[in-house]
Amino acid sequence: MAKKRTKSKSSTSKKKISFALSKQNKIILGSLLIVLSIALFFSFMSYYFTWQEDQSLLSEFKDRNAEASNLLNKFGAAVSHFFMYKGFGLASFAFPLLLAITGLYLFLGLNRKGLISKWIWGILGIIWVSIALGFFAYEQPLLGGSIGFEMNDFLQDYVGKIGIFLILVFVLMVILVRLFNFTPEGFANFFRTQRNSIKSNTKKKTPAMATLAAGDNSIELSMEDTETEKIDTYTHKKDIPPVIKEAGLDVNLPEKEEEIVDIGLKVEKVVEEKEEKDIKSEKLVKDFGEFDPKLELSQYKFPPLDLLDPHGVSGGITINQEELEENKNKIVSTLKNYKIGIAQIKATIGPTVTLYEIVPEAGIRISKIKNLEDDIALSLAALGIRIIAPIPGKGTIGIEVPNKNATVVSMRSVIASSKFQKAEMELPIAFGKTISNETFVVDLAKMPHMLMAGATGQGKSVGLNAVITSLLYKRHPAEVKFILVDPKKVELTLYNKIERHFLAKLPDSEEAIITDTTKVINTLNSLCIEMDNRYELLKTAMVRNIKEYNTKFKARKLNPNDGHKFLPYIVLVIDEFADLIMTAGKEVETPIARLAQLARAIGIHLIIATQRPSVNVITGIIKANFPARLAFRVTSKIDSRTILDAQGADQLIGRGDMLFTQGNDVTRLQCAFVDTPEVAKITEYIGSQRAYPEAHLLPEYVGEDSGTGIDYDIADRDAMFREAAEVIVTAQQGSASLIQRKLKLGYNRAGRIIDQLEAAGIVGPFEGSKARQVLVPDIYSLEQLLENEKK
Ligand SMILES: Nc1ncnc2c1ncn2[C@@H]1O[C@H](COP(=O)(O)OP(=O)(O)OP(=O)(O)O)[C@@H](O)[C@H]1O
Repeated sequence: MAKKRTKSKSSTSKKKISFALSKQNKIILGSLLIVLSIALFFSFMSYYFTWQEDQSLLSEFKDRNAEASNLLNKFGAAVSHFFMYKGFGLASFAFPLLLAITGLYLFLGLNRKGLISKWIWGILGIIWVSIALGFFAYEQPLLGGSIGFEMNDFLQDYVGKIGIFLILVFVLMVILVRLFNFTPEGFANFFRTQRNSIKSNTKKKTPAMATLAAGDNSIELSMEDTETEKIDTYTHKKDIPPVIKEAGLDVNLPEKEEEIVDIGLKVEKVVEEKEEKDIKSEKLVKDFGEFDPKLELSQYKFPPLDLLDPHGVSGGITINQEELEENKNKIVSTLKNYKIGIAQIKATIGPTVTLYEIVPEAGIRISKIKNLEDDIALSLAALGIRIIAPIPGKGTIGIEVPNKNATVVSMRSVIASSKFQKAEMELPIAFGKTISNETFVVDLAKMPHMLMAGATGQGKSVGLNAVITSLLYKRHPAEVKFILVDPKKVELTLYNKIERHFLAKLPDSEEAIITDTTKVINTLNSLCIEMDNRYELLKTAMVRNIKEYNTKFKARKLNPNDGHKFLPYIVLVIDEFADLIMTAGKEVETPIARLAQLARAIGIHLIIATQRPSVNVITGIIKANFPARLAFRVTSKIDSRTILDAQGADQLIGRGDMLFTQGNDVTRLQCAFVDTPEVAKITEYIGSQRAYPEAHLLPEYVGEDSGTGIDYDIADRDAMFREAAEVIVTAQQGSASLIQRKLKLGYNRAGRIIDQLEAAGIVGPFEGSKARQVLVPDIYSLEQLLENEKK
């Protein structure tokens, strides 16, 4: 049957093809139209200069001796007369344009989808222009042509001059709105951005270098400015991994070749099949264009920059010369007190901290300076001093001193930076700025997972918002989906508005933002299923990662009937991970570790944030799989070591001051600041646009906790079963946490006992966040029930 069906399908498609033009014919017809359009254009142009001379000739068209002045002679004169005089006047120039476009489409074999609408809009435009010219240039009938003139006359008889004017304005509005997506806000925004760009161009840049004299020793202190390309400073060197541009090679070739070797004799057949497939997909691409995942929401507009607040920062950072001089003198004199001479000192000013780079005199031991950290901090009377001795890759020692007046790094400034705008990354994240005031952009897809820690109030939530905002500004809803876990229930709720654009959820859940531990476990397990499914798809597509897979899918080389589909990136964000580990332990840890180990190739990325970076929260297995770590200020050196494997996070100054590492280097950054109202505006903007019918659905996962139908053998019951049953019946409250508390059991064991109680008919089924119903009214009934069971 199936075969028959495919046969008949292919025969109909063949029939269809026979009606279509062959490639050669398309090229011929395309060239003809292009030549014709050029001929028309020149005829029309020259008509305006020669129409008077040629007018008498029109009746003598057949006379071979008569010669017209039009550049295309009699043909030009006649055709132009028809179009320009009898037709639409000046608007007729649109005809050669439309013909040329059609010719190009045919010539280049482009997808002809948009062509009809171009013609419809073109003809509407022609009619509008000719009537408008007939109306405004009544005295010059040649401009509007006979049709414009007559139609204008006709309309005037019925609706008068004002009526025509209003009709023209209305049709113009229709054209602007439908064709150019004109909106009053867009119009206002356009002018606002124009004004801003003019303003920013006129702003002067701060001087790049300054040299300070320092008393007798005349120590040179040079200051790097915002604009200088400071590449070699220890961690601020341009250490963002370069984007490896994929060469335009067919990535599948090596695999295909391997396959050919494996199957020996079938080589030729496979090659033939492959060619056939390639030809098919090429044909599909030619007919329908590449698959466009954004098509469903093709009208989607990315949030504009105006939604972000500049936070009062007009441009670069302000340099306080006095402060610099003072700090430098203090550093020099403190070191002098300990008999450490300095050969050179240099300062690099960042938004919140200034880095003083010292070159000590020959023969000074570096560890000596390192040990003076507290003394220098004391002499500068400042928090957050960090000494980097030596700066990796440089022969200097760095002392980071916080600025008295920190500059806020607005999200707006980092999003607007050309580094972010031009970033050719899969999932670009603009974290903020480095010490040398350079925008810091990294690719989440390359990280591939990130751990974030910081004591309360140090900027973690702002950091998470900065990550999500970066992606919202750069990616279409078809390309990335978020799974948000927010046990605190307040931090991420704003993103509810973009549920149907950007969020993913379990099929049966109402809320897309997960606040409940059980749901987190189910979601993580469902993500593991998604991961396995995706690996299966990658395997059948014979590609190594999601990027190759999607490229192949877009090139129509993968058949959706075989289960292939465009795969969006999935970013799982967990705020307050400590809370989850405390309540669910291994049940959360195991799937997270699995995802972290395996999910990089298939586009699932995890971002985990925690207030308490202690070893029982960030366990070895989790740490090993999260190479990218981000630390805001933490309370102790131990916490800093746990998160970064280095100290320093305890010496940060808070308010978005952070250390980022992706392996060896630790970079000090100032996190971009995005406030809640800004996030609200962005989500509102996205949320008000047309969305998918529902959130992206994850595969279904039936959690163990749903419990129904689990038949526990009496002999397999937990040793604490009876006690637990008594606790539940006495309290008349069927919750696992009650058993946990009263009997001092772990979450998992309590959960298992609840399942056993359900199987025994003592409590009712799982009811989400509510406690289960207790089906036994008192202890006496319970004893009877258990006795009966034994019989
Ligand atoms: N990058 C930043 N620039 C300037 N100020 C910041 C920055 N990040 C945070 N702040 C300030 O610190 C405050 C607290 O930040 P945030 O809410 O992100 O802390 P948190 O670590 O998430 O705290 P909690 O864990 O209690 O939720 C913010 O309201 C803001 O005033």
